[in-house]
Amino acid sequence: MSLLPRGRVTGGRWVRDAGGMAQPEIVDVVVLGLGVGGEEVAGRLAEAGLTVVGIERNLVGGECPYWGCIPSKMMIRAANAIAEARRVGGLAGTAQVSPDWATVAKRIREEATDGWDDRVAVRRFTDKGGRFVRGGGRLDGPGRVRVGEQVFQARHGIVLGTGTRPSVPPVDGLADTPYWTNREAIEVEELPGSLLVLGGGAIGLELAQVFARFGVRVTVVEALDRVLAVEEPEASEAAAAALRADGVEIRTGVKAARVEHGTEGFTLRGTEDEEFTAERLLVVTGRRAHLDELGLETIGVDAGGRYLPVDDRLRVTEGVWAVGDVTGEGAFTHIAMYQAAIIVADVLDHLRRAEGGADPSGTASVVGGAVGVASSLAATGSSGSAGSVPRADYRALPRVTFTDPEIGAVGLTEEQARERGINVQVGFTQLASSTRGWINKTDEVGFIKLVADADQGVLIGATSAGPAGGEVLSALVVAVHAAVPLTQLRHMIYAYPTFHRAISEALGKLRS
Ligand SMILES: Cc1cc2nc3c(=O)[nH]c(=O)nc-3n(C[C@H](O)[C@H](O)[C@H](O)COP(=O)(O)OP(=O)(O)OC[C@H]3O[C@@H](n4cnc5c(N)ncnc54)[C@H](O)[C@@H]3O)c2cc1C
Ligand SMILES: NC(=O)c1ccc[n+]([C@@H]2O[C@H](COP(=O)([O-])OP(=O)(O)OC[C@H]3O[C@@H](n4cnc5c(N)ncnc54)[C@H](O)[C@@H]3O)[C@@H](O)[C@H]2O)c1
Repeated sequence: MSLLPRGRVTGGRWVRDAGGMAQPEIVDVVVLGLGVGGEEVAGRLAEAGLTVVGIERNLVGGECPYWGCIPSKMMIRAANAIAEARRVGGLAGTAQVSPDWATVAKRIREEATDGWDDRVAVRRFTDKGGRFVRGGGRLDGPGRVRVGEQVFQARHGIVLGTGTRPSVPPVDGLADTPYWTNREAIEVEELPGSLLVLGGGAIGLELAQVFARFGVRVTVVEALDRVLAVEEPEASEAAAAALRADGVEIRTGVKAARVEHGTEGFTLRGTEDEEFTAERLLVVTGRRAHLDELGLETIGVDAGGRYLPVDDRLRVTEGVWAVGDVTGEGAFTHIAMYQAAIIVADVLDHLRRAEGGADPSGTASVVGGAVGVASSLAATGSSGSAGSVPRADYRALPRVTFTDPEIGAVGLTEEQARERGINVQVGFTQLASSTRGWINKTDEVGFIKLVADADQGVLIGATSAGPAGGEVLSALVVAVHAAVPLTQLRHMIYAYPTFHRAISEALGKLRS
């Protein structure tokens, strides 16, 4: 047998003849992109006994463990320890703090990312029975995915979990400069003396506070008239006040016009002739999916949008699902995980129906497991009826910006609720006026803001800012998710003296 591929050279390009066409390998499911969402879907379907090919061009696990949630929260933990030590002054005597970034950089390398090596994550997937392929893949017609020369034909579905990349604004000169994205900021071993942060959203604020607490002179430049503009105005004020207290300069309403880079560092000019200079520039102005690379046209799906539109079972089209950031339903790890659970249930349900209830793998125990996963998910689905696949419901979508104070939020903001014509009531209280806030006696700020639907008598949104704002949020998420009647919330017992007891105070202040 010849080892040479069959074909010929035409016009300088190798062309395979018909007999040499790469034969697609038939598998059950192909998952393209093994970030948080893709890895979860691929692993669980493999555990259920399906033949699953997982394709990843970079690191298995995606942005969250290597350049996102985990290392950034490790940085925040370190920065908060510094801030807490500095608070000893007014509370417990004296403490001297000598911040040292080397400790953080080492922890990120050794404990969080294994030096940006994903061998453990790959094994986590293959140990579940999945087959791992390293490379950039794309759709290649209905049911087909190509990775270089390899082609896979998926019998039961394709899942797209290709995530997002930083969205870099078209500011004159910017593209030619060595600006940082979140990746360089997370990987940094030696801190710069000064840092310009373009974008006052979640990433910008979290990292700005971290670097400021380690002694970097930080300026945040935001185009809108407030930072953290997707949340309540009170949340923006609290975050801005906290960052300013850490020495961060915050400039809002600045439209970046031009960026230059020279031996002295970066100069950013605004359209109103504002000028900002710093050694480094971090661009964190949002994220975008790169749909044009996925071969969507080969399955008749429009690749022109910002995200991949999906239905409430995360289906893009027949036999194709999408999970995580690429769906545009909220760029959070918990959304990717939530969606992954729905997809697993739907793929298994789909497969069971396609095969008329027959055993998909020929192993009764595996089918039992698969059906078990599907039905237990159905049982936990808030809006799915018993026995059906749960449907995605983002009403009670929680988010936490891990600044200090943490800004936790769930559901609608007051403005969003009013725009929807809801008969809105709002209740607000400052944490400082609560017993626990007073005892805490620090420079931290915090509050609880509740947004209620007066006609339905339930909470539809809430913000919890404070030292444990993200944890206090959990009670409010349950209230919004389960539509707990306000009368019941008012007659609950709130432990004394906790931060969450301020929820009871805010409930008492609900007014139209
Ligand atoms: C600095 C930062 C901090 C964050 N902090 C938090 C936080 O505290 N809490 C939170 O909930 N969320 C946080 N996030 C968001 C979180 O990281 C994302 O929501 C999450 O990673 C989304 O997972 P995903 O699977 O959708 O996509 P990703 O994690 O982006 O993974 C997609 C994967 O697909 C791969 N891929 C893309 N195209 C192809 C292709 N053609 N072929 C093969 N592979 C491909 C990519 O290489 C990547 O590994 C943070 C993000 C950042 C940047
Ligand atoms: N704690 C968390 O859960 C967490 C932390 C970090 C990131 N994330 C996720 O990652 C996503 C991306 O984060 P992000 O901070 O990049 O995006 P973002 O959308 O949260 O914020 C981007 C900010 O940049 C501003 N901006 C856009 N163009 C600009 C320009 N030309 N000049 C100045 N400002 C400009 C926007 O107005 C916005 O305030 C978030 O939406 C969030 O879902 C989550």
